[in-house]
Amino acid sequence: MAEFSTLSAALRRGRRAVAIGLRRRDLSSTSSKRPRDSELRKGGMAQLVGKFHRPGENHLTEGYVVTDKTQALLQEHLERTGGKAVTRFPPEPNGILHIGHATSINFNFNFAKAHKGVCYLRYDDTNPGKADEQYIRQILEMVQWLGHTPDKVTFASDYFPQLYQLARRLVSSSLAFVCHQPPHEVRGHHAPPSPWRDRPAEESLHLLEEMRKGKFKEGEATLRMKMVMEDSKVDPVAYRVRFAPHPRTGTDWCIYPTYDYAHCLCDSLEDITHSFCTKEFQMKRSSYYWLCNALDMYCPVQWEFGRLNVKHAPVSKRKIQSLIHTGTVRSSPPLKPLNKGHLGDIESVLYSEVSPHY
Ligand SMILES: NC(=O)CC[C@H](N)C(=O)O
Repeated sequence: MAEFSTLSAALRRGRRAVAIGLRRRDLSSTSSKRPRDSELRKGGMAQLVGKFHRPGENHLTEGYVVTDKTQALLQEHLERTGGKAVTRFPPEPNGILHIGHATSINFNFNFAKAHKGVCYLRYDDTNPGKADEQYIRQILEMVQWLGHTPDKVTFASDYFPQLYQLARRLVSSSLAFVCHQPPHEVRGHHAPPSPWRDRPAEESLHLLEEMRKGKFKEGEATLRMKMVMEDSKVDPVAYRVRFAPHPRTGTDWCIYPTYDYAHCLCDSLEDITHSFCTKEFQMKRSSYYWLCNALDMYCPVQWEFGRLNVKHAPVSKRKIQSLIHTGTVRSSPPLKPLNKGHLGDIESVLYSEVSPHY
């Protein structure tokens, strides 16, 4: 039991740990100031109520990008939501959840609850080879075990047809193009500029359709957005060719949207008010805002919080997965360490008879 005390304590402190790690963006100066660390350290959701923008007041948040369409889009968004806070927990169903996810789950659901809003569970299933039914089921169980009931369960794949139509719109406005640079050439931050960047929109539109019909092999064509990301990555990929069957859409598609393309648009389509994510997504914020604005769509506010780390327990899907593959731990419940050490996955906590409630 002692070995889980760190985990259970971390779980009990979940909300507070998230609160301490919260950082409001500091890109530009508009009205809102970020909460002081001393305020955050007092912890608890109650203290945080009122520290974030109110639904519909996205433009008052530091760093939010305002266009001439923003006011009208925010107005329509408020009419659709009735002014409620709308959050989502958006895991990729490619592994078991760890204790870090518990903070994100608690934060998203508790924030919505404290504001009399709603919170969705949205599976970010844009990687066909990796998404798995087993994880889809386990993730819902973990969310329920933590005491939450999603107001809706959705999948990024629910939006594949809409996302494709939006990609066509982006191409028609010359804001995206079909590129044939091989993946190894585009990787990293110093990729040579694409020679296909300025090809006519009609040509890209036709080639995108060819991509969708399966006329290109994997790696032969991508759809790229004409923008520079915060970390200076140029023209991030929006769609790539993958011939792997998808657990929900089967073989309907052979092109799949990337995180950079799909995440903000799914948030927008679901009228998310506060898009909470961990710090490593901060560099994605510029493409998030750029894309919603490029398509004249409602743009949620992205807020980042610090990742929860626990000493002496792996808190990473990838590391936990490799412990399972190397036989260090069993993959079926109870997922307990066979050797010394402990796992940061939520099931380990579940089967150690720790209560999620405090
Ligand atoms: N913005 C986000 O929080 C993205 C989460 C991402 N789908 C993940 O599983 O890590």
